[in-house]
Parts: sequence; structure tokens; C-alpha cells
Amino acid sequence: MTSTQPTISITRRLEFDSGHRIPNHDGQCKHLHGHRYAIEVTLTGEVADHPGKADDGMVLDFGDIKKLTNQYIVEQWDHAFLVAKEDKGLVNFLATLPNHKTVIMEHVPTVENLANVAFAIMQPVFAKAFGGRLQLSAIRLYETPNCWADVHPA
Ligand SMILES: Nc1nc2c(c(=O)[nH]1)N=C([C@H](O)[C@H](O)COP(=O)(O)OP(=O)(O)OP(=O)(O)O)CN2
Ligand SMILES: [Zn+2]
Repeated sequence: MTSTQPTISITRRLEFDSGHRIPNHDGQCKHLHGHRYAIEVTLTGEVADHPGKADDGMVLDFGDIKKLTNQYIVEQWDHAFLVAKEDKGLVNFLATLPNHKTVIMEHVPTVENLANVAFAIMQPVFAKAFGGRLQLSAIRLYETPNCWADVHPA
């Protein structure tokens, strides 16, 4: 039976702090620096019609988006230095710092690439959770209040 319910998108925002650099940048961003990133996770699905239940009237409890995004992204990247594997001098330097939280990325850590990685991590997580009834429809990652990248399903 096909559903008559409209789909609705909901978005949960979380923030974290990370260091990075863009090694071949022709401006300031080639230097080691950091950002307070903000990630906005948008899920699309039907609103639950479960009178009397905790999730009645929700696509998903915002707390569930927070929990999973914290687990898979924020706890991994917060107060970490995000470095491209090709940035070998820096990778080697960071490895000399005892217990330093370093995340080695496949590609240069632009906001586009980081948003792409976050989407690739979170898409299967949300596809498997909650009975497969939700779609990760967007990830928006802010590098600064003025600069961000959006990723949507292919
Ligand atoms: N397309 C991209 N361009 C740039 C990226 C990026 O990830 N993708 N990153 C940077 C720098 O890392 C930096 O984060 C952005 O610096 P900037 O342009 O200076 O942004 P601000 O918001 O700090 O700029 P204000 O001048 O203070 O408004 C560069 N480019
Ligand atoms: Zn930067």
C-alpha cells in the first residue's frame, strides 16, 4: 500500500573544533589553523503517527540525530587535526606528538571534502537505523560562518 503521508525534512546542527591546513593554498589557508565547524544533518521521512508514543509527530527525535552524529563525526573530529595523507611532512610531524589526536584524510581537508566524508560516513548509518525509513538528504558543513558546503545523495 502506498503512503499518503507527505515527507518532511528535519535538521540537527552540531558544532566541533578542528585544526587543518590546505597545503597548496595560495593564501593564508596553507598555514596551520583551526575552525569551529558546524555540521547540519538533514533527514527526510514520514512523520510518525503513533499517538501516545514518545516519537508521535516526529520524523525522528533530534536527540537520535545528535547521538549518531556525535558518535561517528563529532567525537572523531573534535579537537583533532585533520590532515591530508599527501601532506607528508605534517603527517610525520603530528606523529611525533605524544597522544596527539590526528585524523588522516584521503584528500585535502577542504570543507567540500570534509562534508563529502561526513556524508559517506553518515548515509549508511541512517539508512540502516530506524527500520530504514529515513533518508539522509543533506549534510551542510560550515567551515566559518561565511563558508560552507552542501552534500546531497547522488
Ligand atoms: N572552496 C574552498 N575555499 C576555501 C576553503 C575550502 O575549504 N573550500 N578553505 C579556506 C580556508 O581554510 C578558510 O577556512 C577560509 O578562509 P576565508 O576565506 O578567509 O574565510 P573567512 O570566513 O574566515 O573569511 P573572512 O575574510 O574572515 O570573511 C579558504 N578557501
Ligand atoms: Zn581553514
